[in-house]
Amino acid sequence: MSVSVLGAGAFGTALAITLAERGVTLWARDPDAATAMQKTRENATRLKGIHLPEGLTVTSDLTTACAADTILMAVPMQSTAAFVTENADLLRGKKLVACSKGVDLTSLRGPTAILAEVTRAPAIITGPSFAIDIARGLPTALTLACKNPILGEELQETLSSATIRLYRSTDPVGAELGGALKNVIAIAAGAVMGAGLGESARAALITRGFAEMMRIAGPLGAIPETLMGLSGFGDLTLTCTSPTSRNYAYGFALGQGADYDPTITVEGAATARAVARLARDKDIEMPITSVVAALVEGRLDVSQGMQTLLSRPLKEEI
Ligand SMILES: NC(=O)c1ccc[n+]([C@@H]2O[C@H](COP(=O)([O-])OP(=O)(O)OC[C@H]3O[C@@H](n4cnc5c(N)ncnc54)[C@H](O)[C@@H]3O)[C@@H](O)[C@H]2O)c1
Ligand SMILES: O=P(O)(O)OC[C@H](O)CO
Repeated sequence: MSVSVLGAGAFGTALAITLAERGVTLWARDPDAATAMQKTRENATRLKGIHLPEGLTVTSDLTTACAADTILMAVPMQSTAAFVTENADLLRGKKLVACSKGVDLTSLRGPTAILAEVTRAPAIITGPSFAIDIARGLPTALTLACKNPILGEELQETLSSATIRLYRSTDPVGAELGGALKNVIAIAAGAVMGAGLGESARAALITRGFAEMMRIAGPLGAIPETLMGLSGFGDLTLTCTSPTSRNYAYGFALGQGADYDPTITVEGAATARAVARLARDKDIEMPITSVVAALVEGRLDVSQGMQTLLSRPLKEEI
C-alpha cells in the first residue's frame, strides 16, 4: 500500500515522519517550501530542528502525491471542502484518511462527511497528539475510525508505527466529533486560566464541557461512548491542560485580553461557531460552546461569558 500525506503543516509533516520507514510522499502546496524541505530535510516553519528521514519525499505536484492508493488529508478543516471539490478527480476512489479536527462552518459537516463525496468509506485518525511529540518519536495512542471494518483493519496495520499505536473504531462520526468538540472546550479552559479564574473553574469547565460533547454526539449520528475514548476524553484531557495546544493558548490570550497571531491554526474558533449553530438547530443545550462562539465573535468578553454560565438556573448534574 503506497501512502501520501496532503498538507505539510505541523501535523501532516509529523505523520509523514512516522511513515517514512515504509516510504511516504508529503505534498506541500507551496513549490518553494516543498523544494526547501526536500533539500534541507527540515520543515523549518512548522517543525524546526526535526530531521525529515530519507524515506520521506516532499513534492508540490499533487498528481504525483495522489498516485498513492492511501491518502492522509492534513489540510486544515476550513479549507478541506474547497480542496476536495477542486481536486475531486485526483481523490476519487482512493483510501482517504482525514487528519483534521473540526466542523466546516459553511456546511456544518465534519471531515469524513466531506471526504465521502469522493470515496465510499473515509477513515479518520484522531486523538491526543501534539505534532511535535509524534515527530520526536514519543509514544502516542490514537483512534483510527472507519465504517468499513476490513478497510479499518488494513489502515490500522499500515499506519501504525513503532511509536504510534492505533486503536480501531467503526464510528468515524463519533471519533471526528470528539476531536472537533474538545478544541472548543480547550478555548474555554484556556480563557479561564488566562483570566486567572483558577484550576477548580477549569476542572468544572472540562467536566461540563464533556457533558455537552456527550449530549450532542447521539443527535449528530455518533455512538456517544466513542467520545469516552482517545478521540474524545483523551484529547480533551490533553488539550485543556497544555499550553502547547494552540486552542488552549488562544483561549488563554482571550482570558488575558492579549492579542493572538491570526495566522496560527486554531480549529476550535470556527468549530465553536459551527457547533453553536448545530446545537440551536437541534435544540440541544450547549452553554459553554455558545459562550465560546460569542467570545470568538467578540460578542462577549471572558468575564461576561463566565457570568452567563454562572447565572444559569440551577439543575441536576446530567
Ligand atoms: N499540530 C498538531 O499538533 C495537530 C495534532 C493533531 C491534529 N491536528 C490537526 O491537523 C490539521 C492541520 O493542523 P496543523 O497543525 O498541521 O496546521 P498548520 O497550521 O501547522 O499547517 C496547516 C498546513 O495546511 C496548509 N494549507 C492551508 N490551507 C490549505 C489549502 N487550502 N490547501 C492546501 N494546503 C493548505 C498550510 O500551508 C500549512 O502547511 C488541523 O485540523 C489540526 O487540528 C494538528
Ligand atoms: O494545538 P491544538 O490545540 O490544535 O491541538 C493539537 C492536537 O489536536 C492535540 O491532540
